[in-house]
Amino acid sequence: MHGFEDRATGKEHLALTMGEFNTGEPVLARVHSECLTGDALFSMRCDCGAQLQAALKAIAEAGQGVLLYLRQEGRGIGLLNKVRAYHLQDAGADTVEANEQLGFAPDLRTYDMCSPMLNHLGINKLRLMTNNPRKVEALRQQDIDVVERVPLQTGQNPHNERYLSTKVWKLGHLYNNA
Ligand SMILES: Nc1nc2c(ncn2[C@@H]2O[C@H](COP(=O)(O)OP(=O)(O)OP(=O)(O)O)[C@@H](O)[C@H]2O)c(=O)[nH]1
Ligand SMILES: [Zn+2]
Repeated sequence: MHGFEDRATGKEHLALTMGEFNTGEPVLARVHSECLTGDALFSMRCDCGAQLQAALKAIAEAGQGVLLYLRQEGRGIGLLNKVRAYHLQDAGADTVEANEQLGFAPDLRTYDMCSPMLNHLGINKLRLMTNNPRKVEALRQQDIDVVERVPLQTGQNPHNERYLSTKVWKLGHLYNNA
């Protein structure tokens, strides 16, 4: 486990690694945004906890890989604002509309911290587990070589149906059966 301090934001990010990394070989990777409710409290409103588990399992099975755990709770709006957004969603808004009603853009995340974190670990090529093409693009713009996007479709349940379809229709996520 490696800890990083993001001087721009004061946030503390984490990297969990397994195995050795050889220069030039792609590494199975998950760039995961913090979701306290999904990752730690088993919330069924989203798919984060299931994705985190599935990614760690895939890395364990491969015997090699990296998880970057980024402290960008609530797509960057923070935990308490996410709770406010949940109240608006309970009153009918979708995830994007709820953010907008609170005065935020739909997704405030940045991925600037990934390049220094990966450089420190000696990793320069990724097989990235994600359904989010904007995440792939953001990493590529920092000269991180994402050689493959590995879909990470898991954790669907009756409570997150609308959340998942909003990701597909409004945020551009790639999902086969939404
Ligand atoms: N603002 C807001 N953030 C949410 C909501 N539900 C989950 N999140 C946050 O969304 C982030 C995860 O983003 P997602 O859009 O689910 O997935 P992604 O990281 O873009 O894409 P994947 O790599 O495919 O998981 C985490 O930081 C969660 O805390 C919500 O209703 N509102
Ligand atoms: Zn979540």
